[in-house]
Amino acid sequence: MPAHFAPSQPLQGGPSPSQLGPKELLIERALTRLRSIPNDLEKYTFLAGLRGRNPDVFYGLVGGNMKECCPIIYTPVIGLACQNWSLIHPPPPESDPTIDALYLSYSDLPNLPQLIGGLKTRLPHDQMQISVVTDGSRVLGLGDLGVGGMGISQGKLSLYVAAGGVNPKATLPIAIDFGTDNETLLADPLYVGQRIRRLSQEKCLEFMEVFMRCMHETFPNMVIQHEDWQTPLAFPLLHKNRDLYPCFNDDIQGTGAVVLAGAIRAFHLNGVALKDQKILFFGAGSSGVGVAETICKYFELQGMSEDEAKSKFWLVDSKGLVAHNRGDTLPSHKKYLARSEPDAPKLRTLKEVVEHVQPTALLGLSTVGGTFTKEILEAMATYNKRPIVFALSNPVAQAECTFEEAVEGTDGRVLYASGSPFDPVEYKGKRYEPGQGNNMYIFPGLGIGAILARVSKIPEELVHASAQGLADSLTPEETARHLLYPDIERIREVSIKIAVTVIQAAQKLGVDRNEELRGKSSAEIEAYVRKGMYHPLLEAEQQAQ
Ligand SMILES: NC(=O)C1=CN([C@@H]2O[C@H](COP(=O)(O)OP(=O)(O)OC[C@H]3O[C@@H](n4cnc5c(N)ncnc54)[C@H](OP(=O)(O)O)[C@@H]3O)[C@@H](O)[C@H]2O)C=CC1
Ligand SMILES: CC(=O)C(=O)O
Ligand SMILES: [Mg+2]
Repeated sequence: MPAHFAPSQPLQGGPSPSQLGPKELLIERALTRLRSIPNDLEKYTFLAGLRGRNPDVFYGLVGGNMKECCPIIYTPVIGLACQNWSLIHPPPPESDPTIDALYLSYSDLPNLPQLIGGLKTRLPHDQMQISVVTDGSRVLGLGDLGVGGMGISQGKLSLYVAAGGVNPKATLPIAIDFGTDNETLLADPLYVGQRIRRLSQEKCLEFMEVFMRCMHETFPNMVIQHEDWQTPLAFPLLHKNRDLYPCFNDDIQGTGAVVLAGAIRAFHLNGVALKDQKILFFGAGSSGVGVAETICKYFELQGMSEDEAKSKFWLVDSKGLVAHNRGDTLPSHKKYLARSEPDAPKLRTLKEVVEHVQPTALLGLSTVGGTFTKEILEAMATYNKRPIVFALSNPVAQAECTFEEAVEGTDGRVLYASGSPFDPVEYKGKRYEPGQGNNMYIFPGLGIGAILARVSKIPEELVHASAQGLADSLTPEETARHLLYPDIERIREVSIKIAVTVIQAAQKLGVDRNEELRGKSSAEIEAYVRKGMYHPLLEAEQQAQ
């Protein structure tokens, strides 16, 4: 554990109060208080309040206790917070100069240049480094939560600070209110967003074009992360902006990278040659397609032809196996990996596709909990010595299967990861540990690397570099335990490793703008990253940023 973080033990049995500095003492008090709160949502509101009142204490607490705090400030409890947003976290008054949360709506379009330009003087830090922007149209696997999506923007930024060492004052969470199609919110007089139906795709993209331009003009070095946009907007936003600005889509690219890193480990552990892997995706939305295309590209980088790489993938959506001969018009994001054989079978259910393909890996990004049934898990165990099963939908109730179900259904042979955390499982006298395949392992490192390299854009190679950095970050001890991902308590160290890999990839591609870092060795870049990070237990004047 890095020395600057708080002890993760409660005060009882830990250092005595006289041994603790003033911040450490506040952290221990907050931790003790947190543990006394019986209800998850109340724990969330306590931590959110602490973040607002005393960021150093909040980040000291979270950074020293990731395993305990992440499930509260992030998935799964953040989902509950987003669902209850109007009650727990109304927007700050217009006059609030600190802007812990920026809400915009379509009616702001004519004034966006002044509104965003004016942020430079209103925000507490004139060098804003990162913003997470959502329209709340697909929050985790919970659907359209309107401006409740603000919880996700704030949650991701909290991890940028705790795991990636970004200065909290340099982060800006944004929720854009384009209306909502959530009937419960539309009927709720207490809903804090506009009770109107979602605007057309054209209007949203029109707004976003001006928004992205104004953000970049105001904060030219800022990295912008698009988060939890529904698939029909997520892909156009990525394609329109990725060559213009330092931005990325976390659900498409961050998830692509984290799952690729876990898959590289799993392909090694299942002992099947890459050319013999057969990967079945249950869910062909922004994240399913984002992950499938990232792994496909990796296969090409490993020497396969494009056609050979594509032949290793099968996608299933709500209509069944995605194939060009299916008879419906496929949306553009599904076309690249749709099965192209003229006689591709018309299979409707996941079970039929599993039996037909006999995959080595089954990955769920469907939003539908419990869909990897006992029968499907047993089938995976029949086809494979070490079946790969990733139940990646969030939060917990949306996971395609639990870790326990996966262990039991495969008689303990599964290589498993989930999007939200599960506890280890005891089965037939043996202890099994799950992996957490969540983009939280990627975006803090990718983001701080992109910020410190001052990239002009984030090409796909940087996303692949972040996956490689993550795959290489396991300790020999974690590797020996057959883990797919490193211990979450080490996430700062992992993010540093990813940041170095990303900076070097940016330099190789010539998209870096930080001349100070050019020609530096890996060790020198790593020292620069460490120095550039925010440390909650240092005093303000000791911080490099
Ligand atoms: N672990 C992680 O780090 C991440 C996890 N996720 C999770 O991935 C999930 C999906 O996100 P996203 O891709 O944006 O969502 P989308 O809604 O865009 O995609 C969902 C996909 O699942 C399909 N689907 C839905 N219901 C069924 C069903 N009953 N049977 C078969 N297929 C079905 C949809 O089919 P159709 O296309 O026909 O509508 C669609 O292809 C979410 O739960 C999210 O939390 C996302 C990002 C990161
Ligand atoms: C983790 C994440 O980004 C999602 O579930 O949408
Ligand atoms: Mg997301």
